[in-house]
Amino acid sequence: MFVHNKKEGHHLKQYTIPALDVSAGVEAKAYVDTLTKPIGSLGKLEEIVITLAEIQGRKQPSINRLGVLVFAADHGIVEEGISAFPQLVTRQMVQNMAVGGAAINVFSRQQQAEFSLVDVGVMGESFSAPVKDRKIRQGSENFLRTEAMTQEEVEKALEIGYEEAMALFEKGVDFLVVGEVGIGNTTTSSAVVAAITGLDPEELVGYGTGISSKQHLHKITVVREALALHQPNSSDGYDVLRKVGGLELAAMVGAMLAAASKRVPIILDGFISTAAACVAETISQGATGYMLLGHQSMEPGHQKAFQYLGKEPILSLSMRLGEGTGAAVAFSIIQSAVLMINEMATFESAGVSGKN
Ligand SMILES: Cc1cc2ncn([C@H]3O[C@H](COP(=O)(O)O)[C@@H](O)[C@H]3O)c2cc1C
Ligand SMILES: O=C(O)c1cccnc1
Repeated sequence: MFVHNKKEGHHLKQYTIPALDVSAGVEAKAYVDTLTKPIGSLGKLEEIVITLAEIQGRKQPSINRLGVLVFAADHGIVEEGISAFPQLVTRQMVQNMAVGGAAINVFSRQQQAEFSLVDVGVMGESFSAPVKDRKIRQGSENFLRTEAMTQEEVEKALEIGYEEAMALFEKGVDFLVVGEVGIGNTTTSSAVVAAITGLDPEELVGYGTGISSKQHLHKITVVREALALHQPNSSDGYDVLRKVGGLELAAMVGAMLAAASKRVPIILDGFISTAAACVAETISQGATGYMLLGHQSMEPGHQKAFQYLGKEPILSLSMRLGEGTGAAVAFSIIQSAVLMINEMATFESAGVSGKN
């Protein structure tokens, strides 16, 4: 569906999110209470399965296949010295992921996931297969000087994210992790989350890949000055992405909106992923209802961002990598929850006596 966007004078794609199926959640809860265990004794596993029932619209949620969709892009803001690693590492990590050597490859294999790696904006030449070449441009602009990208580029990135997620759904994927790689993207995510939540960058900016405390102070200043320069509109995700976003972040938003529109559960990962979720919610309200939070990252802004979204992490393993790794690891727990509701006996079927 397309609607007229008065400000830009053209048609902006509308991503329609269905309402959660609250009654399926109620049915799931009632059924979980008939299983052979004291009521509530499987704790968060019970909460997870009820949320999945609401998302999928059925009492007994199921999982066919996990998809892990990773977007890669570079960030002009690296010119400001905000990362511990050189920009070239984005490219090198894409090559590493293409041959299966990154952490996300390991966990994707463990989960028998369908893995897809998409270049939407890495510096340099296009990659060959299995990397999908959907390069929009080579890196975003340095947003301390100028807007990160154009409105057209933001829309294109969202559409690519949407299409790449849909391509996975056509292959039987019905559960999604949206990951990323892009040196500098914790700075970009800090700016995006600060723009949307209104929180002070000081509360959000962390050490990313491992910068010094001096660099950390500088990183806070960079984010603060960028926000003062652009004054993004907190309720307009397109405006935020255009001014202080990143190409992979925008593609992640598109993939998340595709999943939510198809009632496919999304497992959020760390700071970058949760920043994308914040943007998705401003574009299509209700999108975050389709998201579970895999883990709590060590990046301080992550906690602020997921609290803003009203989410609670499944795991807390002191991870701070990104790529989708925390989400992929959390998938095991989600599988346990789904097996529980599908395979446990009820008090009645097993002939077990209920509570006195
Ligand atoms: C070898 C390596 C592998 C990674 N995999 C994910 N990231 C993560 O770290 C980067 C963001 O941190 P910052 O904002 O400090 O640059 C992104 O590439 C993110 O995916 C990595 C970083 C490195 C160095
Ligand atoms: O939380 C994350 O996703 C994260 C943290 C540090 C570096 N890259 C990603």
